[in-house]
Amino acid sequence: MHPIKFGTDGWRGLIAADFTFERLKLVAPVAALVLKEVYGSENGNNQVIIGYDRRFLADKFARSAAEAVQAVGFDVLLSQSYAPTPAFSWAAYQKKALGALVITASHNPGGYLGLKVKGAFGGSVGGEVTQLIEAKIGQELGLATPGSWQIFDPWESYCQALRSQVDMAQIQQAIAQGKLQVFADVMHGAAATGLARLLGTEICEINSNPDPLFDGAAPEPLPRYLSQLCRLIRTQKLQHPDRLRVGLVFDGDSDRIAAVDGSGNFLSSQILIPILIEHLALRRGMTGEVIKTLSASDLIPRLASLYNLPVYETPVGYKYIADRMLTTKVLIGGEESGGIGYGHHIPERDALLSALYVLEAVTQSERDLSQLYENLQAKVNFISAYDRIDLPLAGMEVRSRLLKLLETHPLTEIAGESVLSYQSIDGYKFRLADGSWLMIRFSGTEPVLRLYSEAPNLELVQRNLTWAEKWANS
Ligand SMILES: O=P(O)(O)OC[C@H]1O[C@H](O)[C@H](O)[C@@H](O)[C@@H]1O
Repeated sequence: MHPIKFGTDGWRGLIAADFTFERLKLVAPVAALVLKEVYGSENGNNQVIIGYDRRFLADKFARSAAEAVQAVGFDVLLSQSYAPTPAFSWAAYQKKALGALVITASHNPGGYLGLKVKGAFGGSVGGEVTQLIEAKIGQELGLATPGSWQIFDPWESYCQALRSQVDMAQIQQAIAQGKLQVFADVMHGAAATGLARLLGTEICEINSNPDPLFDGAAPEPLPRYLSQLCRLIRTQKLQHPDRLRVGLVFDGDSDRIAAVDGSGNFLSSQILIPILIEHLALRRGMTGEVIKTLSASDLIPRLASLYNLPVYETPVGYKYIADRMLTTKVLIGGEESGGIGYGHHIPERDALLSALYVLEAVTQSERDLSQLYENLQAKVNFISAYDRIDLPLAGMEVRSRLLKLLETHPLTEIAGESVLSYQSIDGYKFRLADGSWLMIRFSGTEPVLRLYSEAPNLELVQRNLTWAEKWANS
């Protein structure tokens, strides 16, 4: 059994081995007590939100966590159904609760479950808070009078909040008039029914049924899992070539997003973030800082500069973006792995809100997503091709060996190109003479080495990645 440790976002474990009812009953009340210690507020609110996704036994785990939290004196607000993680972050913020405990393993494979801890401000708590939780696990909790118990609907207020940010009527009209076809792959996860609830109309949603095994894959918005959606959109293109089509993809707990264009091509958040920046700045006239993680596209600062928006760069991890949102006026913050959030909402990634903005951008511009992307690349005179590979690690010693190598023998040449400069705030990001970059970084959530590259064309991206793969295996 692995020790209870919080990673990049929450504590995750294999169901029945690491993530058990007994262990959750130990962790949940401690998390609630720490939330009170950190956010226990002036208003004396003693409420803790308990939510869950659609994983195996997630509802039962949530009930069990709720009972343990109530027993140590908290007023429990237990969700009546699964919902996106950001809906629970929203509930914590909107109800002025101490925070939310969400039973979810996000995009991990079906064998996993986990616990994400959200603070009163409506986002993931920082490392200092999860360290406090870890340190207190197993300590005597003392006696308390059990708090109250209420069941709540997490969808209603969340959907209302999202609708208020977007021109819903325009999107609804485009759908009703048959100009826009909306497709969603919810990957059997917590976004299921989300777009229909928001739009008040049926859309073409696939993989809506709960499947704790996720078709033997993982609910992660990566091209290898999305061939069904891409095929479906291609077929529809043949039948209705004149319509606008958008495919939206949500991870297991609906905090990450990706998309598919009207011709069935996958679009990662490296493409969506620039499209969203342009939409918010140009069509909505909004301002504020643009936050990107180190691995996010170079197109982002170029576009930000076109619209006079300041840019701030962080290590990988949405927590860094959320931290910044708490102190600065932020327009948008986005990560390469699909997490995108907005300063005018809560400091949390929210895939459904991003989906609505994507639909709004397509409806208002009457352009396909890929056309929007091509236009904005032309505007800033920068062509971006991007890819990432994840190499499984044979063991932790490989990690130490490669890290040592990078430290002691800084790379001066990559795939025959000289290295102009490098950043090492999170892994190593090398800028090469031909304008491309390669980033070598160990994941903080899984035992893999991530290799990222962006260049003016895919051949150069592949050249950099192949070189890095060989280097890592040498
Ligand atoms: O690359 P990793 O360290 O595995 O992190 C990948 C992702 O993990 C979690 O989902 C975090 O919340 C994200 O912010 C992060 O981007």
